[in-house]
Amino acid sequence: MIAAFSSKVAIFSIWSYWRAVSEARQPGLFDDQPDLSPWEIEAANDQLIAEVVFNRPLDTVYRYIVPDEFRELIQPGQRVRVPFGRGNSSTLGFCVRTHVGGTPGKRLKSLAEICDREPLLSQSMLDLTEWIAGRYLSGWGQVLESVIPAGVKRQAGTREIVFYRAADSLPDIDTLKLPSKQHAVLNLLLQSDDPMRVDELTAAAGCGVSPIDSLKKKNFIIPERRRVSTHSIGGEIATRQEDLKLNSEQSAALQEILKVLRESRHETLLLHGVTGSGKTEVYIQAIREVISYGRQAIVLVPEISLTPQTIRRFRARFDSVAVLHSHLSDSDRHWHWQQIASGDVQVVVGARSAVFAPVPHLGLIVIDEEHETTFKQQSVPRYHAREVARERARRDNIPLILGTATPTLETLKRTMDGEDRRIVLKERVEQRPLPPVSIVDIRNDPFIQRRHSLGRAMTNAIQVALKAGGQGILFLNLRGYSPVLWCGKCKGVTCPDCDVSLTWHKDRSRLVCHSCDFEMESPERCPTCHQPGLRLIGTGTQRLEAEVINKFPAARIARMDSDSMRKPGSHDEVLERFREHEIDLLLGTQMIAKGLDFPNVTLVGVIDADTLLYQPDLRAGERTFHLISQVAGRTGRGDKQGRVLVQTLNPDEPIIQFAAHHDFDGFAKYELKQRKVMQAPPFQSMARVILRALDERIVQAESQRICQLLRERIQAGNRPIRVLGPAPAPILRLRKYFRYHFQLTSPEQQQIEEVWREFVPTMKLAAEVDMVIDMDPVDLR
Ligand SMILES: Nc1ncnc2c1ncn2[C@@H]1O[C@H](COP(=O)(O)OP(=O)(O)OP(=O)(O)O)[C@@H](O)[C@H]1O
Ligand SMILES: [Zn+2]
Repeated sequence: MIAAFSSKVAIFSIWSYWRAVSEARQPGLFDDQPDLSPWEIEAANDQLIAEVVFNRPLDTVYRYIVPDEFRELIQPGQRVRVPFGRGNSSTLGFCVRTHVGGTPGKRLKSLAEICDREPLLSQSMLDLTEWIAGRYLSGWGQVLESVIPAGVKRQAGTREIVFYRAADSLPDIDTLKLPSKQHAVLNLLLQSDDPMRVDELTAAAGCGVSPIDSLKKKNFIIPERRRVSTHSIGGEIATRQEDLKLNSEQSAALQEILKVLRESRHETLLLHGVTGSGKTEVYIQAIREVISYGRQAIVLVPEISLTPQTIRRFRARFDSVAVLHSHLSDSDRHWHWQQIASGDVQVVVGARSAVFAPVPHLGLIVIDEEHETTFKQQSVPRYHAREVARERARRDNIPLILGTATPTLETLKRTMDGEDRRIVLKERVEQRPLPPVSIVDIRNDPFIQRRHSLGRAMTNAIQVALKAGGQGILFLNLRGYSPVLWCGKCKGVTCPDCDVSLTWHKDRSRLVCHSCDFEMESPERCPTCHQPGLRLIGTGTQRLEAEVINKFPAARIARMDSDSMRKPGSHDEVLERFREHEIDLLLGTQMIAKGLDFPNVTLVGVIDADTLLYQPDLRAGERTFHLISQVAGRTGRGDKQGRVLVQTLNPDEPIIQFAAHHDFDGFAKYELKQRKVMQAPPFQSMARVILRALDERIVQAESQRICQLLRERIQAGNRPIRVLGPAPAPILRLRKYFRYHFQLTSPEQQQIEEVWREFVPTMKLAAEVDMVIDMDPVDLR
């Protein structure tokens, strides 16, 4: 039995903490001061300078003089307030470095305040954020702003409390002739090693607050304001489990990892194990070793896998596990951050941003389901947690483990080039076979022709599975009832703000745009041509649910997609009911495709293998392969044999064939060949630049101009970079903005980085246009 955390109260002293304001603000400090006397030069040489970055897309590090009263307080990693720009407006920034010696002749402005008593992150994390800013072409300050949780900056979940201590050098207490209650209070404080709170004092002395007040007035006791945590998580109690006995493949993999660990060096190890091969058990036992060294481990998982099941799996094995997921309140997040930084946490399990967890002695990083695209952040800074983890592990001389049944081609290629090492688990645990996968050609299926979603073979297979007491998972990657409302004349009804067709949500009787928040009631007539006779085309999970209920009235059915799982905890609740076999058929989107480990699932049905395949995206084939392999992997995980049916209109499509034969290597060879011809990742580095404006002509002209200038610069510098585009983005209009994009590819990522840095300050972007650059983009829409 273990509590995840001790309920220790974190105490932070408050004095001199918040806003130490300098009186010495000096206006007009950028004025030229040409003739300097020797003493001015000497004074400049003595100055302490703080280097400050701001939450802006700028590279520049600004320098400020640190006034004498802050000399002892300033530390890199603290936030500071400084006058910025022409108007000297008071601006929050991060101090990233300090050094002694100003530049004689260039008068600098002075720092106005230090906002944090302690640095918000360690020197090594500060260095890592600098690396991220470089690698992902964003401002250092932007990275810092994003990496440090809001709750940590605000010290959420803490409050100020007054503590008392006895004054120094008091005469003997008995000579003071105090009233008995005051005597009791003072005596308590003299006996106590630590200052005490008012409530503690009154309880212990059996008095009210007035004796405390009187003692304070006489200066016999001294108040001290301190910041204390208001947190009180007991931590979930998990039943302790012993580590499993590894099979031979697992042990061999573990030994490889331990070897790197014991040699205290960095290596990235791809743990490429088929679904159900027991990768998690290998991580757990590697972490066990790390903990025995007094070090900590970080385990990154996709957000969707942060279910109580996963968490319990770790809590059952380790004494103190911190879980960082996106639903944490600011104060919980702050509290966890403190616990982690204090070294009290052995294992941090979390989604993407947990890669920044401030563990003091990191021993290992694991990324589970390495192929998941959610490890890439889709807003500035657009980092990929895998690359950040690799860099962090490299700097700390520790291994990084990437676990997956379907590695990304980027990761695979690194192992082929000898940069990373691949460790393969070919077999499922207990020699369970991988399930047989049947590709079902639905082109002439009589049910499909009658607009059903379940073809004849699928319907039969469900019947058979249910009859034998098995459970089924039906996967369809489209939520809503129907993705298209069709007008014979104008085609699909689209969102007024986006070039996206509206999806009919029957449960709410609304048409919804899946790209923005737009919703409307379903029109009787086409909004464009006003003709009646609109038709619903295509199937989403709601329509599939209706059909399943209709065809299998006796079965217990649950639908799992982001619409049905809005309530916090509902996802876990449904999974728990499925585990308990209170649900026979679970249908849903990718939410059900991944990571689930339910032994009684004997049938997996992929309702439509084609939806993803024909997306205008370089990785459409790869994603289709991943999804089919992952969802197929959910069956045959217990004693019962499982089977998988994949409905498709393209039964000969190689990607689908490879997935059906569990042939990752065949898939990889086929796909890599095409990528090579396309000069695409993983053979080349890619950056995508997106420009947007409300006026299409402006954004079009501006992207042409920018591309032209950039091409000229690339040519002048003789750099091996290709520029593809500009072109309208696949979704031209999104949230009212017209979007154009272009891509830069190069065999050397560094080249793109360098040219972009040179280019941006020179390009003079039109004010109406926004621009972002996405290094290693995973979303090309
Ligand atoms: N050595 C072992 N002996 C018996 N059972 C094991 C062993 N190792 C793992 N298992 C069990 O096998 C099941 C599958 O393991 P796990 O979920 O770790 O596989 P995985 O490789 O991560 O699968 P996936 O990639 O499909 O998520 C789990 O229920 C786990 O407890
Ligand atoms: Zn929209």
